[in-house]
Amino acid sequence: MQIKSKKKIGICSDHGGFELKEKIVSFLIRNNYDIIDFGAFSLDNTDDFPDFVIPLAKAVSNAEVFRGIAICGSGVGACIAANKIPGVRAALINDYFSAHQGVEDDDMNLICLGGRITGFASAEEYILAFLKAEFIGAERHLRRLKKIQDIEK
Ligand SMILES: O=P(O)(O)OC[C@H]1O[C@@H](O)[C@H](O)[C@@H]1O
Repeated sequence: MQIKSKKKIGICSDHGGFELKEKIVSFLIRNNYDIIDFGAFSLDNTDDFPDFVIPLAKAVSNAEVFRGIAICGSGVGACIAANKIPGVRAALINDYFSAHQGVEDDDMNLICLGGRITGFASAEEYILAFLKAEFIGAERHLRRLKKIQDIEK
């Protein structure tokens, strides 16, 4: 496994999340994050979120990036696709508490946002909470995580 800087973050969107992604990329760069953008790179209303989410999820899984952010229209499709990749623990985030608690208790490593649901100010809050949170790793957390990892083998 590669050594990963906690500042190295992957991001992607389809057309439903494109506008929000562009704002978030600028926001993260301003906050000294090192961003790998997995597309989309232009607004194309016929593109398909798995084409961007799967490469991002693989980069999270193989530690090319520390954590990932995937944005589609609702965040639902992105979440379904991302969780197909072993080692990815993705969740659709629509509140501040889950943005950090999902990492603290469940070691979430990829968040999904809805570009048609979540405004930029809320997205900023959720993303910073997600990126700054750390897995607590208590015995019960590790026990639950192992039960998930066991079915990925
Ligand atoms: O713009 P259309 O194609 O109608 O809807 C795409 C959105 O529908 C869901 O699958 C995803 O959230 C995606 O962003």
